[in-house]
Amino acid sequence: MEISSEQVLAALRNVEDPDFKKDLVTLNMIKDLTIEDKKISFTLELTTPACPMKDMLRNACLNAIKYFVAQDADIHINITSRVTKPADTSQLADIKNIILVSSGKGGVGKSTVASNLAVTLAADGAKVGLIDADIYGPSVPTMFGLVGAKPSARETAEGKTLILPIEKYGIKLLSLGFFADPDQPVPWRGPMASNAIKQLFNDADWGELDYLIVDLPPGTGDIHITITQSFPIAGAVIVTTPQQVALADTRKGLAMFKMPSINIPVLGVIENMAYFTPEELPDNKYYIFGRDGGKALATAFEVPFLGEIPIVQGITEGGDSGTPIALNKESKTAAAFAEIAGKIAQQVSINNASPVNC
Ligand SMILES: Nc1ncnc2c1ncn2[C@@H]1O[C@H](COP(=O)(O)OP(=O)(O)OP(=O)(O)O)[C@@H](O)[C@H]1O
Repeated sequence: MEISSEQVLAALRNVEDPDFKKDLVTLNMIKDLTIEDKKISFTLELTTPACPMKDMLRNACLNAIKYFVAQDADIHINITSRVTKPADTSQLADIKNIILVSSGKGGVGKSTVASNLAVTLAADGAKVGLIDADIYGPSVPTMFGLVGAKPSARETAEGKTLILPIEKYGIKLLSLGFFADPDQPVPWRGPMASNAIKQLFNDADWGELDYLIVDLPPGTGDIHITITQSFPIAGAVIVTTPQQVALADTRKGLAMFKMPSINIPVLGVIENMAYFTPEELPDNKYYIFGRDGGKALATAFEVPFLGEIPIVQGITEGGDSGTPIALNKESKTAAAFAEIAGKIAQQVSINNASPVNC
C-alpha cells in the first residue's frame, strides 16, 4: 500500500516538543515532506540551531513513523532552524534576540562567557554578533586577537554613516575598545558612554542576526539602564563565581533585572571557575572557591541554573591569545559551553513562543 503524507503527518502528531507542549505538526515544524515509495523525506525546522533536543526529536520522529506508518520506511530527516524573535520587534528589526551577559562583580569571567557563547552559537550555524559594552575594561579585542583593530564605516544611500563590525570566527564584533587608545585611561563616562553604547547598536551595519550577545560592564550602572531601556532585550545571563563576595554582588545584579522598571527575563545563572580538576587526577573536582553557590542563587530567585564552568588553564590561555577555548570542539570546556549555550537558546525560544510563533 502506498504511504500518504496524511499518514506521515498523523504519525508525527504523536511527537511533542517538550518545550512548547505541542506536537511538531501543530507547531509547523515539519516542512518539505516528500514520499517516494518507502522513502520519506522531510525537514524538521527547529527554533534554534543550538537546540539541545535535536537528537531526541529526530529519534522520536523516526520511531513514530516506523511504529504508525511502516516498519521498513527509509526515513531522511534534514534538520534546520529558523530562530524566533520576541513579538516586539519595533526597533532593530534585523536583530532577533539581544542577550545580555552580566555579572555583579568584575573579573568573574563575564567576557570569557560572552565570547565563548558567541563562538558556540556561531559554530552551531546561528548568525551571531557580539557587543563589548564594558566601559571599564573592554576585553573583547584581546579575547578575539583584535587589539588595535579599527572598524571601517560605510555610507548608506540615505547618507547615514554605518560602522562595519569586524568579523572573526564567523561573529560580527564591536567593542568600545576599538574606539579608544588601549594605553590611555578609560575615557567613557556618563552621557558620553551611554551615547557611544547606543551607537554600537543603532549605527552599525549588523545585517541580520539571530543573537546579539552583549558583554555588559560589571555591576549595575548607567550602561545597564541605557541598554535595558533603549532596546528590546530577549534576556540576561548572569555570571558568578562561587565565593560569597561574588554571590552577594550577583544577587544585586540579578535583582536589578527583576525590578518592575527594568523587567528583563533572566535566562539563568552560570557558575564560572566552579571547581578545579588537575590533569593527573581527571576524576577529582576541587571546589576551591566554595560549592553550589550559583545553583543556590538561581534557586532562590527561581531562575534556571545553566551550568558550571571549571577553572581551566586553556580558558585563560585562549582568552589571552585571541582564540576562545570553545573553538576547540574536542575540549571538555567547549562541551560545557555547548550545553550552556543550548539551554540559553532553548530558553529564548520558549520565551519567544507566543500564539503567533506556534
Ligand atoms: N573558568 C576559567 N578558568 C580559567 N581562567 C578563567 C576562567 N574564566 C575566566 N578566566 C580568566 O579570568 C580573567 C578574567 O576573566 P574575564 O575578563 O572574562 O572576566 P570579566 O568578568 O569579564 O572581567 P571584567 O568585568 O573585569 O571585564 C581572564 O584572564 C580570563 O581568561
